[in-house]
Amino acid sequence: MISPGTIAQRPRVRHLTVLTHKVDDVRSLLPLADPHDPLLWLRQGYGLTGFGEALRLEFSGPTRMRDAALLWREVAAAADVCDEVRMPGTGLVAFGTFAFADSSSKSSVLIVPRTIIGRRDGTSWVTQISASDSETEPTASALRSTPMGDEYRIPLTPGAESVEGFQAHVAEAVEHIAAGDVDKVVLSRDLTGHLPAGADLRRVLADLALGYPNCWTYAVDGLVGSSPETLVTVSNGSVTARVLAGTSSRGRDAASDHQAAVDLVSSAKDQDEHQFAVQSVLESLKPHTEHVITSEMPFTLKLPNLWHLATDVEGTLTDDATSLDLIDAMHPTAAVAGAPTARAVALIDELEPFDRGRYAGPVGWVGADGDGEWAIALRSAQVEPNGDVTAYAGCGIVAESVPEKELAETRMKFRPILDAFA
Ligand SMILES: C=C(O[C@H]1C=CC=C(C(=O)O)[C@@H]1O)C(=O)O
Repeated sequence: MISPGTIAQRPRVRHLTVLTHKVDDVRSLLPLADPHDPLLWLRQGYGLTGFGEALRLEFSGPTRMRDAALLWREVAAAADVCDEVRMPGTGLVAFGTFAFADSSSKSSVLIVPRTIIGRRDGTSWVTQISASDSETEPTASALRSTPMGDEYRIPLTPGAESVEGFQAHVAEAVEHIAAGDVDKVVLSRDLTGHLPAGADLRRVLADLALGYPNCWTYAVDGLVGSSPETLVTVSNGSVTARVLAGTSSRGRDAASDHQAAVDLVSSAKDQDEHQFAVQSVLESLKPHTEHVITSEMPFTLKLPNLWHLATDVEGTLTDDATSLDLIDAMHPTAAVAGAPTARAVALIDELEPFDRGRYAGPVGWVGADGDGEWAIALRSAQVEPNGDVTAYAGCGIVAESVPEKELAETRMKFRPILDAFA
């Protein structure tokens, strides 16, 4: 059992040797991923896949992200990196996934794979990473895809939270908001299922990547999903984020679809819900950035399953914060917790009958210089080594929220995962 507030496993910082070299266009990263324990970060055909573990660092408790940021600096400083490509995602990289709650029993991890294959802007590369006591895999075998395993479909059914329980908790949350305890709280529910032994997780990832090409398709330590929400990217001193909050269904035809988007932009309820999320991101970035600009008005982001209200944020770093420092500063935003943060988190703890695990926590990657790309782990499912699957979806609850509508919204948000698994 990992005790809260500690770095669960603090190895002496291993000296990693890292070699990145260019290869011919790999075209598709997904078939190269590990079928059973994939490491993947993919959007519009570009991204990273990794296999093996040169280093695994686990964290827990309230300081899990700060601890990760500190330890990663040490790991990066001790690494010997030879990188002939020098692009975002080349050289030393760790994939990461962090638990939502300070009290979560689920560990947060940074995994440095033994081999990473990357593709960005038409360039492909292989990175091989070895600790002093391990062998590297030959490049040719890393670039060989294995055939896709058998097809499977599994039912996902309500887990610890029933649909009635969810609606009752939404009604309770609205009462708390009316009483002035909190302005907004994000409540979620869970679905559970079980995968057959030996299931090839690339099938799920392929469905997610094909169905939601503009989202981040990710797989880290059994957490798989397709997130539309960029928590933060850091690249050469530039910081970006995409804040999402406020949702509506897609219309059945072009006219009703357009109307759904217009109604979403003009909905005071959704605009309120959205502004809490934007403000929380701006507040947490303030100490680390300058020249921060946002889209003037929230815009409508069209996904295959729904519309979201979206705001893009861009700024310039003013200190030496890494992407891990920034996720520590930003998590949890009001898009996944609520506002004010501490009271919303306490209410989630009181009303949700489960540990969120890594759902709604940061998922992404960090490089040796601290640059990285992190999404919020939405539209996700955690696959355990024994095949148990738990998926989550939630909604921002504000004063005007209606339980039946919020339930319908969770159904829309479960769609990517349901289509991929069930
Ligand atoms: C909490 C989730 O979505 C968040 C992100 C976008 C829109 C949201 C909303 O409209 O409630 C949520 O804030 C989820 O997908 O589980």
